Amino acid sequence: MANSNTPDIIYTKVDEAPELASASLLPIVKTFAAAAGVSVGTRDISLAGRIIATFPEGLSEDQRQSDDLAALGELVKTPTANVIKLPNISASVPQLEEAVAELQAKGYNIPSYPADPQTDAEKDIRARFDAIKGSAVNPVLREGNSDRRAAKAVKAYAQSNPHRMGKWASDSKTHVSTMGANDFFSNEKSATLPAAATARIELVEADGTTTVLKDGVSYPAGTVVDATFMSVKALSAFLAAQITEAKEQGVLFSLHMKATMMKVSDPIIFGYAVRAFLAPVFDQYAGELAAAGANPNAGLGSLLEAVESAPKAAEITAAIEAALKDGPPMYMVNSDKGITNLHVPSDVIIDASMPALIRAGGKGWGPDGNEADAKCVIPDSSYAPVYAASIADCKANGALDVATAGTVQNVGLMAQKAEEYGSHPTTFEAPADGVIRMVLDNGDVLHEHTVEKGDIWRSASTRQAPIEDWVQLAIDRQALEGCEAIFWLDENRAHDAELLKYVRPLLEKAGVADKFQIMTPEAATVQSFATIRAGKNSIAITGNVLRDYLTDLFPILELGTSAKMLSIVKLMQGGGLFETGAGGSAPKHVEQLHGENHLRWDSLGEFCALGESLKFLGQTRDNPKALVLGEAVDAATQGILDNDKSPGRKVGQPDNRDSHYFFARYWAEALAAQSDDAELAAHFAPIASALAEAEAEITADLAAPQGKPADTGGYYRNDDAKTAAVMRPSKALNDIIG
Ligand SMILES: NC(=O)C1=CN([C@@H]2O[C@H](COP(=O)(O)OP(=O)(O)OC[C@H]3O[C@@H](n4cnc5c(N)ncnc54)[C@H](OP(=O)(O)O)[C@@H]3O)[C@@H](O)[C@H]2O)C=CC1
Ligand SMILES: O=C(O)CCC(=O)C(=O)O
Ligand SMILES: [Mg+2]
Repeated sequence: MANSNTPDIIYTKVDEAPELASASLLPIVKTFAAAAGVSVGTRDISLAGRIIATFPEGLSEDQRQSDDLAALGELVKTPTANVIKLPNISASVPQLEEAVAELQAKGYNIPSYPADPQTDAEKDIRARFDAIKGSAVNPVLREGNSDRRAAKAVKAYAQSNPHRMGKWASDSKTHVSTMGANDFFSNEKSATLPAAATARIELVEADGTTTVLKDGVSYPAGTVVDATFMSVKALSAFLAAQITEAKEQGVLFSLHMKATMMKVSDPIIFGYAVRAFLAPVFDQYAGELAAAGANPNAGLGSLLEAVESAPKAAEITAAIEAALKDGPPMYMVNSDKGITNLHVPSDVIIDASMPALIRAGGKGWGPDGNEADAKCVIPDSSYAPVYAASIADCKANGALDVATAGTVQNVGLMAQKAEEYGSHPTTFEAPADGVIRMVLDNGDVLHEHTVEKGDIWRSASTRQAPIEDWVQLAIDRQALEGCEAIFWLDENRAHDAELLKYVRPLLEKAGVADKFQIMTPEAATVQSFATIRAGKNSIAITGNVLRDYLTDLFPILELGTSAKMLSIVKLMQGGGLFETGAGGSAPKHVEQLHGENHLRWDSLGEFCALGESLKFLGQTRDNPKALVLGEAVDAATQGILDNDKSPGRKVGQPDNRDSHYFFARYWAEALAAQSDDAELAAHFAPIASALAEAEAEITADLAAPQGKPADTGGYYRNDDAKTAAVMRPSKALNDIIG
């Protein structure tokens, strides 16, 4: 709950590149905000922090920490919430294991992740880890729907300073392959509950044996409840065919999944791809692999590690290498290090990976270190057509012209664990052949599917209030922008048809039905590309997964990166959650900082979020000083763009730290120059001059350490003092900031 100890603004402590950036930016933010009486505090939602909070029993008093995520989860349900949320790790199993190992090495008595829990104690530990895994933070904090777009200044900057785009050849062999049958899309059933209900999910076998998979799932009246499944026989056949076809076509084999956000279903699908690629190895060494604890769902990297300790290690490793050689060339994460697409389930994440490939002209990196065309395997056909249509558009019309293209904004349905965010506890691998059914407490069977053992069954739900809030947000945004607005909904898809039963009457009631179009995702992709190629704008009004996909796809094409996006979550209870950018936590950037002390993370998303957060504070708490601070942030952000002060990509170029120096300086200058608050102007005038006068000294201080390795004392759990030393190397700057 919000109380007197809750800071005015919460700035989240996260992981990887954004957390390193915070070590430099946050002291500036705190100092500037304090001048206006605004307190800025942190709450730890990092992977390491969440692990520590979950396993206090083995820890000493000073090692323990509070469950900040749970506290924030309560705070976002209050009208005073004002949270700046940076991207955090949604952990795959390998990331979770690495984080645990690092904490153990640092003296934290945390249990290891039980891959195959047997005892009750192990099962309890595993259940607690499962709650940390994957998208465990965003669904808790996102108590509102999503409004993501490029701020006008950011879009204008991209148009006048277009980033490099790969060329698209009309005869490019790059293409999307998807199942189209026996998948989540084609098996979906959906219904809207007329009254509140509680459901039981059970498997009924042919002989009547009934296994309850989940009991007591409760829904308020008006909830849209979906159920669907993917046949793993069909999946395996599909994957095997794609591997053969990629080899015949001479293109890279690539698999694009969201194993983090779809944390139960997608690692399983990923595991089937690993099995398919290594089919001869799994045929010959099934027993040995099982005995070694090899888990294909955790990726090829983890499998290779497990095999190392097997009795026939050399023989199996050789067989794996032979299978890899015999297959098509694989799309690589790092060809220098031999890290393939299938090594770690969280390395290639579809929202970022597909747009990057499209931006590059349909090219991926092959094992030989060269760019090549690729087969993009996206097993489920729900949203694969969006990428297929994007690729078709680029083949026909060439790469997007960044200088003239309009923009696609997004209004995404996301609140209260809407749609896929709510599917984590209701996804199962069928334990046997039979019928999986959802039975309501009144005895009605809501949905049922005939499944085979291993089939991946899942249910997602979407509540009425979030749907209504989402439609209203779309109406408000369209009224403000006055541009094309499309609901990306497919009448012929079960879930979308249920949503449309809400959408159409709400639009009619508001008298704005003529301002909106309703199109399948594929048709909407085609139209949106045509719209932006003509220099006009469009608002994509979508469900949760398309929100995720489109807010990387269009920004990465239009702006070069989704890091520059404004990402606002208008919380349903009146508070504000301001996310920074739309991208991830950029592990590659950490590697570069550790290797050569250059951080290319662009904090533009943080600047945009900070401005919004301060202005929101000003408006909701009647705090004119916060409003002045927020408007000055916008001016500083504009200054960063106008003067080209964003970080360079290469060592030796000004980096994230330099951009923060200029941000502080432009912010102070804007505060000194404004006339709404004389006290603030007087306070910041000397700071602005001091920052300007010390430019040569500060930029020299910031440049000096670059080129050498940097030690932050950890990866998942940095040492604060070491990180501060790396990220704040300018005494002159630190003295002014204080
Ligand atoms: N909201 C959230 O909390 C989100 C969290 N994630 C998590 O982040 C992790 C990595 O995700 P992944 O999808 O691989 O994406 P990355 O974070 O690796 O981003 C992909 C690429 O985008 C570019 N990029 C992203 N952000 C910035 C930035 N601020 N400045 C400059 N460039 C940027 C970088 O390109 P280049 O290398 O070319 O510079 C980067 O390598 C995962 O753990 C994932 O779960 C992902 C999405 C959202
Ligand atoms: O919640 C997650 O795991 C990732 C979310 C994400 O990628 C996004 O919101 O764009
Ligand atoms: Mg995303």
